[in-house]
Amino acid sequence: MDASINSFMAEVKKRNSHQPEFMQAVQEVAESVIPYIAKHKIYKDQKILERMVEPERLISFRVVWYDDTGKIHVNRGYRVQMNSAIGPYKGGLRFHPTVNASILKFLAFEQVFKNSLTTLPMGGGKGGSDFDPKGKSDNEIMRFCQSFMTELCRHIGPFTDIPAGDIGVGAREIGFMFGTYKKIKNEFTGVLTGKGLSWGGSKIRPESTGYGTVYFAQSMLKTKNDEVKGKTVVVSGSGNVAQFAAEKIIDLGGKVIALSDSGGCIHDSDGIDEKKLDFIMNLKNEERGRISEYTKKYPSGKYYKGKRPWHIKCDIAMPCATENELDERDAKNLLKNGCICVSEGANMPSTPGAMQAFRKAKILYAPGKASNAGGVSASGLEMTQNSLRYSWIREKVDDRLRGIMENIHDSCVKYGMEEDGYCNYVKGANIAGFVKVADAMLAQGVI
Ligand SMILES: NC(=O)C1=CN([C@@H]2O[C@H](COP(=O)(O)OP(=O)(O)OC[C@H]3O[C@@H](n4cnc5c(N)ncnc54)[C@H](OP(=O)(O)O)[C@@H]3O)[C@@H](O)[C@H]2O)C=CC1
Ligand SMILES: O=C(O)CCC(=O)C(=O)O
Repeated sequence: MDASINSFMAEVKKRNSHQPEFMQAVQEVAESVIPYIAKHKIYKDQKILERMVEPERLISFRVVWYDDTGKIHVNRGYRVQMNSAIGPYKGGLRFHPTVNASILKFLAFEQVFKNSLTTLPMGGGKGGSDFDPKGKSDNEIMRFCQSFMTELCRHIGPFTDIPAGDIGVGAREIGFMFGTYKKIKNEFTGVLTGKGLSWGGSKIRPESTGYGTVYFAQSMLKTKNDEVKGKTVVVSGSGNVAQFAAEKIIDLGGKVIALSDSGGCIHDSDGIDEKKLDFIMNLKNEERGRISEYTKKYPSGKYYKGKRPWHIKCDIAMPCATENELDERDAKNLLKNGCICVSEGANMPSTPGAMQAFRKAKILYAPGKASNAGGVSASGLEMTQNSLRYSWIREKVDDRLRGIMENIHDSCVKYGMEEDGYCNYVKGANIAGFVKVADAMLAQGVI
């Protein structure tokens, strides 16, 4: 590896060696961006990348709440305000027991590049808590969200930092947090995105990450004169992103044959059609049940306890659950089974070994920061509508989303096309995302 990448990473490691996910995200960007910086000396002289890996601010706070039996619980809340060069901090909140500073710094760092790729004026941030929403009552969730926002509200605002959802944070949690913010600040502003449609939300925001990931796959396939129609697709996860990725695939004539959750995966070789997907959406969003329950309702489905779905033969793979959920062995399995396209709905779902295997095989492979940018793009459109005090129709938001995803695809091609005609979407996304933020940082001086 390039000596300048090694020496850069050695410096990053001195401060962050105990944060493996953050180091992994930085390493991937450094490998793409440092060779580019070598040809554009101003970025090197002004230490732009060195500045970008240090959060502008990292807030950590205590969150105390009562459960339904009256017992007191203490959790830790965070907001990582990574980079505000091109706009206010923007990025989701994650409630999951694995949340820590490393996970949130990696997510916030990715968000900076992703938000830049959207072409909308949004900086990058991420936050959340090690709170586990699983098995909690609605009242417990509400009390937790109220306590979390009681502190977070001091650090955010519609012109400062605008959080949204992520793992464990959906419409219900956004509602409880918005209510608390409004009460404390006595103002009705677009301080969160992913709001309900009757109180400032945007049409298509719930669908946008999943739909966008499929739109990105469509753009990649188009470069090979190919399409989603008729393709067999394996999707991991069964939450917000996975559900709407599956919905769009079905809509475009693809066949979704697998979904998963943290307990295991289901394989239905007959295909998960609209009706079966409705069952899954109700199971996950209303009943808050487990994906294993699918097989009781649909015996055509097989459940693989504790397994990820990457052993299942498919044309297209869409990892839509979590980071590092697809390793080198999984990637080799997918390749061996003829997979031609991987479009990531999750953030950093493929390990470095898996990414390398995809690139080596020269299949169509899109990193999450490009292919899942539809979610934050629709959030940006929600902010625009809030500023206008107006609400666009579904078709208009969907058209904009589609246009943004096509643009992101083209930016990746611009910076990622290699001499042999292979498009390295990872390199393309990293450089395209970097340039816009770097130029804004140069213009704003050494601060
Ligand atoms: N929501 C959004 O708009 C955006 C989300 N993303 C990314 O997409 C991914 C999914 O987010 P989202 O759908 O919103 O979250 P949800 O909470 O709605 O769903 C998450 C899904 O992933 C599964 N999952 C979570 N952790 C693990 C794990 N350790 N191993 C296996 N499965 C796991 C969950 O299973 P279980 O229910 O068992 O926990 C669930 O099926 C994340 O990487 C997120 O950062 C990216 C861009 C925007
Ligand atoms: O909509 C947003 O602001 C953030 C979405 C998000 O968290 C992500 O893109 O990973």
